[in-house]
Order: sequence, then C-alpha cells, then structure tokens
Amino acid sequence: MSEVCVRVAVRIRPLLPREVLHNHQVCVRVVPGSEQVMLGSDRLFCFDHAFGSTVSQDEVYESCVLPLVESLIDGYNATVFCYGQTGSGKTYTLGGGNLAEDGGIIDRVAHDVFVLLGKTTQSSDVEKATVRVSYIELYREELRDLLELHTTHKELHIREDDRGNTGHLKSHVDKQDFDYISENN
Ligand SMILES: Nc1ncnc2c1ncn2[C@@H]1O[C@H](COP(=O)(O)OP(=O)(O)OP(=O)(O)O)[C@@H](O)[C@H]1O
Repeated sequence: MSEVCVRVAVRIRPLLPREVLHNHQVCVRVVPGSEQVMLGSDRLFCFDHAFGSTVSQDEVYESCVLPLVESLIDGYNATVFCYGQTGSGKTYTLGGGNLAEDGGIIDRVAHDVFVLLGKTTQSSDVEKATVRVSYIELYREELRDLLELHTTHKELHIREDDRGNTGHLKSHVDKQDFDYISENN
C-alpha cells in the first residue's frame, strides 16, 4: 500500500428503478482504464480510485479497505469515511444491500478482522487479542447508540479530553472511563 495517508475513492451508483422510470440520464462516467471520472462531456476529475456503476461491493472492499484492515492488525490506525449527498450510496457501500453478496464494508471488515487476528495469533507470540466495537449514529446533532437502541439520545455525548482526543460517552460514565474510550477511538 502506498505511503499516502489519505486516499480518495469515488463510486458511481447505478440509476435506481424509479430514476429509469422517470427517464433520468447518467451524467457521470468513469473514463475506462483510468481513475478519472467525466462529469457531463468535458469535465474530468482524478481520484485514487474511480468505481463505475457495475463495480461490486467486493471490488470496492478489496481495493480500498482490505489493505487498511491488514495494517490495522499490524498496529496502525485506520478510518474509512463515506461522504456524499443523500441517496448517493453511502449506506449501501458501508452497510450493504439486501442480498448476501451485497454485504458492505462493515460486514467484510468484521469478518476479516477475526480471520486475520486468528492467523496472527497462530503465527506469532500474540496469544490474545481484544476487539471492541461501537456503532454510533450522529443525526441532527443527536447521538444514538445503534447497538443499544433503548439508550435515549440525551444519555450520549461527544467530549474532547485535555489532549484533544474526542470520544463518546454516556452521561454517567466517569472521567477515567472517558479517557479509556477516547484513547481507543
Ligand atoms: N452501488 C449500488 N448498487 C446498487 N444500488 C445502489 C448502489 N448504491 C446505492 N444503491 C441504492 O441507492 C439507494 C440510495 O442509496 P443509500 O441509501 O446507500 O444512500 P445514502 O447516501 O446512504 O443516502 P442518505 O444520506 O439519504 O442516507 C438505495 O436504494 C441503495 O440500495
């Protein structure tokens, strides 16, 4: 994997059935054999990866995310961040579609983290590894714990500690716990 810290991939989703029904037209295409997209007929934009509408979830994961999971197991930090206007495909790319083969980045990372940790513990001195997960939605300034849906919005907060680390915590969590949560985020 290259030494560049931030890499940007663009993914074009296919037209939705209702868009086809309403005769919407495709306005952005990947230039074949390149990592560029053409907007309209003459505006070119370059990315580290450019995925067209027929590219599978697997291809997106293997080229953009798997190398990060591998470096995570080697002790590096990694972030995957999806950005785009509403309906552009962020949830599909991260969380997956309806079919098993449409599994998104989250499903694949969850699977591969354990596969890779299993291999590491077999082949090295590392005997034990701990995996912690949090799944938080921030929507209209309110946080929601998606693994604990009964938690009310008001109980969760994002805080910054005196070293500038951010983390989330429940109102009743004390400072010691917050230090722990923020260090691990
Ligand atoms: N690559 C893709 N292949 C097939 N369908 C897709 C693809 N990307 C997105 N879609 C479909 O497009 C629709 C909108 O996608 P999605 O809900 O992921 O958008 P979003 O960016 O998360 O929107 P919002 O910000 O409003 O939550 C969904 O019906 C989704 O199944």
